[in-house]
Amino acid sequence: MITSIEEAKRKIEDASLRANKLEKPQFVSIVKQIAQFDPLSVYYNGRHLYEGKRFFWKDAYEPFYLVGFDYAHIIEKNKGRDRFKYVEEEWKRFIKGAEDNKTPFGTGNLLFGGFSFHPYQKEDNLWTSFPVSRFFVPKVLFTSYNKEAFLTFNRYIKQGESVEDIIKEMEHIEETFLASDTLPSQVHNRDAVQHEVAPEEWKRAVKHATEQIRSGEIEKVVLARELQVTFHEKIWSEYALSSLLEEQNLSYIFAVEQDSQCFIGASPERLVKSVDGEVFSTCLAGSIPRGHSAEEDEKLGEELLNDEKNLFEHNLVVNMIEKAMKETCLNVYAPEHPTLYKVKHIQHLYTPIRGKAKEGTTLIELVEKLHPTPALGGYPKEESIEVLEKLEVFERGWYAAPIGWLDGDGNGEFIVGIRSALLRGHEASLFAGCGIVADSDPQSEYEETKTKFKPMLSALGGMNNDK
Ligand SMILES: C=C(O[C@@H]1C=C(C(=O)O)C=C[C@H]1O)C(=O)O
Repeated sequence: MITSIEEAKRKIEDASLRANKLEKPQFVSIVKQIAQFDPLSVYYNGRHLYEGKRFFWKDAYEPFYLVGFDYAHIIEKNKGRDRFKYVEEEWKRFIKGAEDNKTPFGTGNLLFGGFSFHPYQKEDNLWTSFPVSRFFVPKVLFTSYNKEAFLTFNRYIKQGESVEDIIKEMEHIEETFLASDTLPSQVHNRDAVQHEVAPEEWKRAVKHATEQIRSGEIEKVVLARELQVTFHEKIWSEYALSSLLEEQNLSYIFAVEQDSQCFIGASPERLVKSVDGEVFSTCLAGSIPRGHSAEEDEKLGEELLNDEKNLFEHNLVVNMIEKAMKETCLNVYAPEHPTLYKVKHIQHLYTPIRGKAKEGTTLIELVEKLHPTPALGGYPKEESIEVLEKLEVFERGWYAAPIGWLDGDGNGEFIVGIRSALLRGHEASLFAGCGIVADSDPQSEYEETKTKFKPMLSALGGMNNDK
């Protein structure tokens, strides 16, 4: 970490000398502590310079925020089942070449990005800007963790580059991105037009799935659907983020811009986190709406905790995650019974699982092993995904897929991209799914997806008069 501008200059000068000597750009990461900032304002203030190249991340459990801009280094793959290994290897290679300096948690050369749900992407699809795996080291990164804040500049220093110009650029970014912490008032996007994509076909697919489950082919499959919403004005992700931060305080809030598209959401579901070898995963499956009163809410919660169908769905997830963790971790611990995880519109059965990574187990390996859990795909894995692919009529893209970050020491976290939407100009595609088991009823599953659309619909201002 640098403590003065002179130190930053020295670092860049050194890198510049090395670049000249080796005739190859040299990567530097400059981290400085800054005063506390409002993460959303920084995201907004960076719009004029970096629109289409921003990301936002807020942890669900801790006051930890990442706001990143532009790309200092990109690791991307357009197809293939080996995408996890590819990202892992490319990241290792990058880290080897980057200087080894300890920086505070969540700063420095950190990799952010995501995978798509399926290992391939149909060509002419919705997700034109989101390939099967895309990760990057942001050029500019603001980190806020507990009461401390940091600014990182990551970049390759080329031969003959002007150190003065680089310093000036850094000073300009720091000044303008932190200049103001007020967001202009929100444009009210009230008259949204909603279009449910093939709802009757989806209900038929649910019925079909229950028949396949009863015939013994699979035990569970998660079927999702799309809701398209068109607004009069362009949808600005900062306003949606602002509502999500206010309304979904127990969820991970994320936004990833890619050119003119933005994938955004408020996911309550951690896939896996690893810090100093301590591994944490979450089983979140089995759902019921929130009550209108405290009493009704509690009653619904009790009903969920004792509901056989939901407990069965939930336990398939617990068993799969526990098994995968036991193969990769020591001291795996899962509580015997789920508790409730309540977010604004819905409550879920929740079982956290933790363990200690075995020597050599990496975060990306854990992601590969866990994705998709039966909370997002089904059980057994391969067979249920085959069913899902036949029955779903939309392209999942990054929906329900791993999104997150990792650092050079192997620390980081991935969540699953649910309660999410893909924004493109005036239009948003929202996604929601639910676990189907033998006795699932198509109409009630349909109602459940409606509830799961609400976090994003409300954040976009498209709820109209729906409550
Ligand atoms: C698939 C989604 O949610 C998942 C399915 C759940 C269920 O079937 O009960 C609950 C939480 C999530 O694991 C979604 O929100 O789109």
